[in-house]
Amino acid sequence: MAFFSKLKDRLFKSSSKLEEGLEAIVDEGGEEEQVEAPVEEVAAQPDAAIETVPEAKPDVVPEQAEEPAPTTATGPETAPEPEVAPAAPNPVSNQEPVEEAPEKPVTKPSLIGRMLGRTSPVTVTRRTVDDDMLEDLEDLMITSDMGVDTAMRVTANISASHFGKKLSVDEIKSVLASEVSRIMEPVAVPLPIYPKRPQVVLVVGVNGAGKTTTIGKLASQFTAAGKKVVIAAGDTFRAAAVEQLQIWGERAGVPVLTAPEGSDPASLAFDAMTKAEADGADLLMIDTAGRLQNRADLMEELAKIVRVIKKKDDTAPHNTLLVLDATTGQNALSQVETFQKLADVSGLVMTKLDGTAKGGVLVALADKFALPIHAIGVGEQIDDLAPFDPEDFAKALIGIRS
Ligand SMILES: Nc1nc2c(ncn2[C@@H]2O[C@H](COP(=O)(O)OP(=O)(O)OP(=O)(O)O)[C@@H](O)[C@H]2O)c(=O)[nH]1
Repeated sequence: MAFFSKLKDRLFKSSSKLEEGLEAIVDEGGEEEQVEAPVEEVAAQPDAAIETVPEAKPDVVPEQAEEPAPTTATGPETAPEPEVAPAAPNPVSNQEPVEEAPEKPVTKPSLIGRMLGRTSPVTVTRRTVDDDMLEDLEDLMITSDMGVDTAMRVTANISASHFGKKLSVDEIKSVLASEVSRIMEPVAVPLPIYPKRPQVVLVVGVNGAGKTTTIGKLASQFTAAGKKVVIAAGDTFRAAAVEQLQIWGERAGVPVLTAPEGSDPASLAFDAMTKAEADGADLLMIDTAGRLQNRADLMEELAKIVRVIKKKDDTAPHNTLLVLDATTGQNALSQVETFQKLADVSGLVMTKLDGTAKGGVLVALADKFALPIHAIGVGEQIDDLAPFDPEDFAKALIGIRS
């Protein structure tokens, strides 16, 4: 299954919520129309002109994601220019094992049918884009966690381009998807890789957001891409967090530096820098605590880690990744605000987009903060992290099947 199908599969909660809402909106004030559709759409009817052919099996070659272009846009000002070529991580490989396609027969019109342009009338419900309809659409976007400002802006755009026109559910979906895609396009930026070694990636976020899992997934994918990685288990206050990181380190085949419970994370970060330098590591990923209950302490802790790292390399940390949990919905917005005050956040990773009806929050985040979204998590497995693709995301969110 290609990653896009997997994403669509897993974002089903968001898309089904939006789909149901759109169907209700169109049904409410829409009118049925008869349109001529190609005859294949009425395949259920036995027809001598329709032949049954087996569906094509997927390619035997596993799908490979296009390597995202590296960008300088997100690099810290003091950081060296990112490498131009193989740099970019494909921190996130899209290789998927090929699955057997079911032998499902599909129908297509015969040559004669096609030559004759054979069509059949089908009923489509369309609703006129008017103020009521736009209001319903705006409400639906708000309840889908896209945020009030974003919903208003998208509605205004749809009004400007489609007011007075009649649209079916599929047509609205396509308009919405291109609006969402347009908002997301500028923030779809892969994690930049710098020639500086070690590149220090500080990972921040509240407890349970998925920091450890994301570090493990990134470490594994960077290692697979030939990069040498070291991990520092900077949440020294939670033994369980350290253990979990060690498990991920083992899975990824990457050393994990730990320190005794309750010890100073900054001192661990310093030791980790020393080891990463000595090992000639390309990347050092530092996990941090996420206790927001005591914001002042956390702020001091993060500031101290940064101070100490800078003693070794004054351009570090080169990336400060904020990991957000999609299931928290609108709360993700306040987490960004908080962490921007605590640390110099350079980019986002959104986890747990699988199985949540709150995937729309990513649109609100992009619209409000314009922070780069480097990757998204759609599961707990090592390969369930993908580069952020705005078009695929928009289609998956809105429930466009192709
Ligand atoms: N479904 C799903 N679960 C995820 C994803 N990312 C992380 N998780 C799960 O979320 C839970 C918390 O993840 P952690 O990586 O431990 O989160 P953390 O931010 O390191 O949390 P602390 O260790 O408490 O600081 C774990 O059960 C993970 O398996 C994802 O993309 N999808």
